Amino acid sequence: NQLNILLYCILTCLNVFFPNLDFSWSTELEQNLKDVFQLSTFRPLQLKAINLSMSGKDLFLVMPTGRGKSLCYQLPAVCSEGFTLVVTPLVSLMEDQLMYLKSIDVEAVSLNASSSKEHAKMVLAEMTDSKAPFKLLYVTPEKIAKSKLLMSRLEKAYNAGRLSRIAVDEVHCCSQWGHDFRPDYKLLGILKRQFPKVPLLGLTATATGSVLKDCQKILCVPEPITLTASFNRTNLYYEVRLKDSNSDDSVSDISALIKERYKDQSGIVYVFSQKDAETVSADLQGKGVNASPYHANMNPEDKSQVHRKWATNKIQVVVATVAFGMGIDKADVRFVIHHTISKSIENYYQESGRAGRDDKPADCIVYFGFNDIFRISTMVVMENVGQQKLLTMVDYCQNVDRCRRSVIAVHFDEVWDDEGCNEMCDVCHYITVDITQHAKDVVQIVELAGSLDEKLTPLKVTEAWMGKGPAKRRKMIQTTTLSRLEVEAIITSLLLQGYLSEDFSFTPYTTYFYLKLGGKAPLLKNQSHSITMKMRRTGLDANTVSTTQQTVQESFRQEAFGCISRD
Ligand SMILES: Nc1ncnc2c1ncn2[C@H]1C[C@H](O)[C@@H](COP(=O)(O)OP(=O)(O)OP(=O)(O)O)O1
Repeated sequence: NQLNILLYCILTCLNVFFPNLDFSWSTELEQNLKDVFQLSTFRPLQLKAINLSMSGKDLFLVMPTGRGKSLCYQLPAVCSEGFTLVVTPLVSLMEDQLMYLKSIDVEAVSLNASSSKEHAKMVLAEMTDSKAPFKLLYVTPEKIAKSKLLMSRLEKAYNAGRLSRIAVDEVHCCSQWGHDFRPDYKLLGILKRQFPKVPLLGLTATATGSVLKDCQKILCVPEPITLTASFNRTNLYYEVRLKDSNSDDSVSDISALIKERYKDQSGIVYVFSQKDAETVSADLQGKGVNASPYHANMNPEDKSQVHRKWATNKIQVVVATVAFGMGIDKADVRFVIHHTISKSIENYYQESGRAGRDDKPADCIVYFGFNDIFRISTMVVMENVGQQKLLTMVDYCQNVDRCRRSVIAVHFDEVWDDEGCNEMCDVCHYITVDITQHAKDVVQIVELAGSLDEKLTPLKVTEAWMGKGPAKRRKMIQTTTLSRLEVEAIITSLLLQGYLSEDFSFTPYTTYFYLKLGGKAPLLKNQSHSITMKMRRTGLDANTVSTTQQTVQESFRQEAFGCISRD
């Protein structure tokens, strides 16, 4: 008997690592892939994940958005006895999946807060009925947490051998360290504790190693296998454009891009707030772009109408907050433009990743503005590690010395070298500038304010340095002739490098962001200490860098700095 088990394990391992070898279920899988799902081949890692799950292993599958995670539990569900329990965070996601499964004749049902009593009764009864036709049961985590009746039915189904698999979609929602923590996910450990023999499949597009470790603990999965597909979306071109807070012409820039570079092509413009969704959309419409707003505060019919019209190319561009997210599955999105930076790299990767799902080239452009940093900063002030994550996004935008892909890769514990980028990002050539004297000037302004018992917002520091403060104060500091954009870039760099740091202050109505001296500020007293910063490249071709940027960058290069070296 032990020999049999050993042989079984060896064969399983062989088959897992050589997914072409035949399992007892392989023929049926292939058949259903073609006949039911109408797909001809598996995408990378799909077959491996399915074989592991079919052999009863617990598995975390980390795969970029749109690469086909759902097939990894839908196909096994069709090829197994009983049903698969799928935990999904949003009812809209659930409905999309049910619609899709219905269209390919796979029986699936759902239970959520809006299910009618009759429907719930029927589903609960069918769970233990061996003749029940459904292969997938979709539930929200709230249902698991709150419905004792559901748990008792699941237990009966488990004892009758009808609960074949558990899939936890968006599994990163379990962890507070993930970007989308949902309290009810914390209670899902009950599933593995009550049904230890049922294989669990956790799916996510965004979890880092530490988030997955946390999910493993929360879900009580003893030793899951983790499969991670590469996150390098080689068809996506990454670019950062500067937003001038003095005269923000980003909307004109965006409308020019849409009308010229992306003429008749589908895309998304992400904005910071519901108000921005309305105003940016109206501005774009005013400039002749076929755009519509989308945000959480719209009524459900309007939202689904915008979504439907966009999906069928009746609207070219959706100007949306992040509420336009989960469940967006349009293959031919050619551009995702961020009018304002995302609150973390993980969020940015996910949002921009809605471009190019059909594997054809698509652009991901973010507009980076100095003031936006502080708008978002006060928004995420209550979040664990919110500031830290925001600064990684700022670093991505401010960064000009590493390929954008390599900056993203770090966040997914991957290494993508410049070759993996294949010049599909705007950072290729750069210049290094010495900002030591500038840093001393800025630090002196902040120091002076401190000695006068004053606090300075980033705006006040900017203006003081540019000589716009009170006349008396101007005499006490070294002002600059640099442009506002240059001044903002240097202050941001000093914040990122630790010469300045953030100092929050709360009032009953709002949260203020002030600048104070950072841990590295004292180093500037040392004569031999120098600081450099890299500067974004000047336009290699007129198509990739806007006119405003070229002018600013030229002046930045020629006038601002005595010491310029080219790498
Ligand atoms: N093997 C395949 N061959 C061709 N298309 C496939 C294959 N597998 C899946 N797809 C298609 C089906 C969908 O239209 C699209 C995205 O699949 P889906 O399962 O929704 O992605 P996902 O779950 O990884 O994305 P998200 O993270 O956005 O939910 O890919």
